[in-house]
Amino acid sequence: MRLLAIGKAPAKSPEMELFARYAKRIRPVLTLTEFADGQGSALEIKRREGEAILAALKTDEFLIALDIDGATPDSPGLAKLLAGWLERGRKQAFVIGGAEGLDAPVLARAGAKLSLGTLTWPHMLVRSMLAEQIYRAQSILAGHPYHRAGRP
Ligand SMILES: C[S@@+](CC[C@H](N)C(=O)[O-])C[C@H]1O[C@@H](n2cnc3c(N)ncnc32)[C@H](O)[C@@H]1O
Repeated sequence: MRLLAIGKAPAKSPEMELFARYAKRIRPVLTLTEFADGQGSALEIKRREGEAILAALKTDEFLIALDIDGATPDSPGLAKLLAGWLERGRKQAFVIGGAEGLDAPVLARAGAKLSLGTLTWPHMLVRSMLAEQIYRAQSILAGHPYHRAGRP
């Protein structure tokens, strides 16, 4: 399972340390492939970043785009989605855009779009939020008590 993400974060940054905390708990481990921020106008940035993402994708990878307009499952719902994607037997690749968002061809290539709500989050934070939710989903599927379904 891997994560394709726009932007290069220093390994020792708080964002990367938080991402690593959750990514290493995921099985198989969630690996990160970073892409440099695109240059030029907003349209050029999106196009260049999109081309780099599409060039890095393998044909057998099932792409899940992090997109504000995507599906908004709760955590048990995400667990079911993950289980369903796994059953298809294809390797999963998640993608997070940069400041300008994901280009249309990347969204068109995606087999699923996942939203973390209607708020716009900084892309460096979305990495950790996604990794935590994948770990939470795997804990739910494994019956591990990490996820507490009860509410006060
Ligand atoms: C700063 S946001 C880009 C905002 C851009 N104007 C747009 O509309 O997509 C950077 C990336 O973080 C991810 N992202 C930010 N907020 C999100 C959310 N609520 N749900 C899912 N992904 C989100 C998306 O992959 C997005 O491309």
